[in-house]
Amino acid sequence: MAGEKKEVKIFDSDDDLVEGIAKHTTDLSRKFSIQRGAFTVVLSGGYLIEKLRKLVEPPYVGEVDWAKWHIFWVDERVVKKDDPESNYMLAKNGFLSKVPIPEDQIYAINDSLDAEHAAEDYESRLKELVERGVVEISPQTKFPRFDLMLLGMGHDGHLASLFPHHPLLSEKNRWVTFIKNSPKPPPVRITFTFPVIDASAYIFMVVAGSAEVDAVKKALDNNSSNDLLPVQMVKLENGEFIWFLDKLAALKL
Ligand SMILES: O=C(O)[C@H](O)[C@@H](O)[C@H](O)[C@H](O)COP(=O)(O)O
Repeated sequence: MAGEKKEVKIFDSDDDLVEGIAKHTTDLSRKFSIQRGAFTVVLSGGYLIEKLRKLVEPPYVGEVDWAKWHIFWVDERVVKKDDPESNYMLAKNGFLSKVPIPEDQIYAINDSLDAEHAAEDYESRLKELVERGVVEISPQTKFPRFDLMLLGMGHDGHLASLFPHHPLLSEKNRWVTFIKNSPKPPPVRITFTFPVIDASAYIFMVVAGSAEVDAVKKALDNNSSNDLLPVQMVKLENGEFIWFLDKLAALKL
């Protein structure tokens, strides 16, 4: 079935939200590990990582076949891997160090390159993984199709490092590109482009607390506007976009 399925899940408490993310991620891990012998998971930075805290605890931690996981970043700051600003470091400390995913299935950016070359390098490594059959390819668009993107959204409606009104919003060819003037610091980053995000099988968009309440309202309002938030520009070709919200983030819905 082609097209996009949208769903909004609202949880009463932070613990319920975190439990919901753990449960649904475990279900998808099982599905893809069995179906294709691999589970490709794309992470953002931000507080998303902290919301994975129940996935690394029983019962979920024991139900997941971690050897099948392959980890990617939807965006990364161009800093050294041990820099406190690194999304890799954030994920390593908060999530990856707690589960037995093989080291060579964790695809951090090459932190010895500048932004332009780091983006090119990441794209060519993705191409190799497509050739090896680890990452699927969209039969329609020929962009890589990741099994699950676990993402956060900024209060300005950005996702990945795709910010409002930025020229990168209209990138149609590259898989991975770079930005040197990100309005959210640090300014230099690499990011997946919309065609890659749009090819995903599943996106879980995790938003908690009140900081993004207006962006959540705008994103989920049916009134179409000419001034779309980046998150509203996602158009999954054949996938499910599921919002995981707590009560505070959903307050204005
Ligand atoms: O490198 C980054 O800054 C992130 O990957 C970014 O895309 C993040 O996911 C959103 O900005 C939400 O961030 P918060 O969770 O901090 O609101």
